[in-house]
Amino acid sequence: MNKILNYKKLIIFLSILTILTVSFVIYNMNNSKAVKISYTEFLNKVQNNEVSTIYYSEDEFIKFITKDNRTFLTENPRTFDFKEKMLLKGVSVEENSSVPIANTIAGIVSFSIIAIFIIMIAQKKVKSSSASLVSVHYDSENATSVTFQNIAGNEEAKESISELVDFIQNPEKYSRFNVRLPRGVILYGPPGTGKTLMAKALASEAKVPFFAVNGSDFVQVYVGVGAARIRDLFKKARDKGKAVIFIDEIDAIGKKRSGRADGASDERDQTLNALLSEMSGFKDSQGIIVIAATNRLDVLDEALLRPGRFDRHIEINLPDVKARYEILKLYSHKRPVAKDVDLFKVAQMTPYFSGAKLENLMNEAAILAAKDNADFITFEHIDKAFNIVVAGFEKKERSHISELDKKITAFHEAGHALISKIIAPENSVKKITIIPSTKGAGGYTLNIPQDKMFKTKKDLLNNIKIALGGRAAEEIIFGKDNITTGAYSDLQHATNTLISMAKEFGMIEEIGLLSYTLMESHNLIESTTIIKHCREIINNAYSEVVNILQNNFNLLEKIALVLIEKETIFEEELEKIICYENLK
Ligand SMILES: Nc1ncnc2c1ncn2[C@@H]1O[C@H](COP(=O)(O)OP(=O)(O)OP(=O)(O)O)[C@@H](O)[C@H]1O
Ligand SMILES: [Zn+2]
Repeated sequence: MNKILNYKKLIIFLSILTILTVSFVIYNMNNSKAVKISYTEFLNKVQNNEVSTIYYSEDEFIKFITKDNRTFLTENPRTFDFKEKMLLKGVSVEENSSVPIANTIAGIVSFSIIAIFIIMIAQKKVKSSSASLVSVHYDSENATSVTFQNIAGNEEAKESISELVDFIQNPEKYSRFNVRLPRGVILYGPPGTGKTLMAKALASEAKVPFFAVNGSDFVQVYVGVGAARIRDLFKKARDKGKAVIFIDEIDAIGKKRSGRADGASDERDQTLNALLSEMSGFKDSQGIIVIAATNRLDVLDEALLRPGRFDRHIEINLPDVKARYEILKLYSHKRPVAKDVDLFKVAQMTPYFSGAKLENLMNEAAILAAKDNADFITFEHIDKAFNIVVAGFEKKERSHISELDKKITAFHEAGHALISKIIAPENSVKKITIIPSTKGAGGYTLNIPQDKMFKTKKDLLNNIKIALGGRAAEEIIFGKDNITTGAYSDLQHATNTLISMAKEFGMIEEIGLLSYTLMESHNLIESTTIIKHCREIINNAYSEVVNILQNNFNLLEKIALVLIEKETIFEEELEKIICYENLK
């Protein structure tokens, strides 16, 4: 490498300098051996023919050597004919030798030496720091004891990740069928929900080394260092054969590119490119899986999400009450918890707690019990710990969501679900939850339409109505003045569907069969008509939805109440609730 070459050059240069310095010192020592004599004594010696050579210079003293090889110094008379006189006396005169040159050399040498030392020290520093810069520190664990059993809740995510165990262990099995194996998985979701835990569990169940790094480790002041670190990391992983590489906070390097050409984004681009090329570089049969974690999927550069890179995106969400119960059980397992502690009650007390917070809660409770010298952790300890943990939370934490917000979300989601069940019973409502998602929604209803190639006009209108169900429920329960911003994305979705119906699908009679998207490209559009008819349709749909919900008020309320209690309802339970009450 260049650096090594430079280092060699430096050593050669230094050796030359040392030689020069040594000669200079010897010379100076010679000089210092010279005996000073007066000018008259000097003239006597010249007179007596004892002087052989004079080293003439402009210095204060001139040096001369006698025939018996002794060196003397004497005052410089600085007369213009000095040289001529000496020559006439048969003394040889060497001009401008020694002293001034020696001085110059001394200057250069000492300056160079100081400079070289500074360079050397700097070089050493750069060398040692660049070695540590390029080599990334990672937590390498030979996949300790964490298994999928240590992770509660997030069943779908667990299932999806555990599939990868076989990919890692038996890649040949898949490559025989020419399967393109997943190389990268992005786990996204709120902090403390067990993303790191999932990656660790994958490594340990697949029995391969685990390399954990943080995205911010790659963001460096020096351009190119981040990229070099990425290559170093992958090299280390490849050296181990199979491996799981875990990159936490991938957004530090994988954020959408800003398009600005500043230094910082340059560096990030280089790092990102290095990561992408390393990922496309390894073979399917290699058995290396890269898992990245982020709190937000939407900020990541599309290049990262493309097939062959991080093409599996798995949401890891906050645990619902059942998962919280499981997590609490997990962290009570090795602790003496009093028999009468109802962990399910604790789970109900802790909506919007992440796994990490629940773990913290049990830990605090254990500390309190230990301080009390108690035999067991009691409910009182847990309750006290709860206050400690909650009081420590910042306002922006979701754990602080008020009962009112929870109620609004419950009715909103119940509205979506109920409309879906009533007007589109062929759809399946897989899950309703009021646990806020990372995408900013207060909760969501997972409504899966029938799988078919074409959608009818009725299907699309139904989708619009289902989207309006949330807002309609809010209005019915809390009044026109208390509707919330929670319907933001629902309205976007409904509007989008309507625009497509009008402009592309020719599904709105008054607007006709023209493709308005095409017309637009020819500057041939008159949008007021489209807006007028779209508004009419959405207003009518909304009235219809409000009507349906009012007619099924009991059912709406029932679903919302169950949601407030359980936070997440799955399909079967929803069916049960609907069966009990009669649809109108
Ligand atoms: N589902 C869970 N089951 C059991 N323990 C959990 C769970 N989720 C979180 N924990 C606990 O919380 C701790 C922190 O979780 P982890 O570091 O995996 O979260 P993360 O999602 O990676 O967080 P971050 O986004 O802050 O990196 C874990 O070590 C574990 O003790
Ligand atoms: Zn909604």
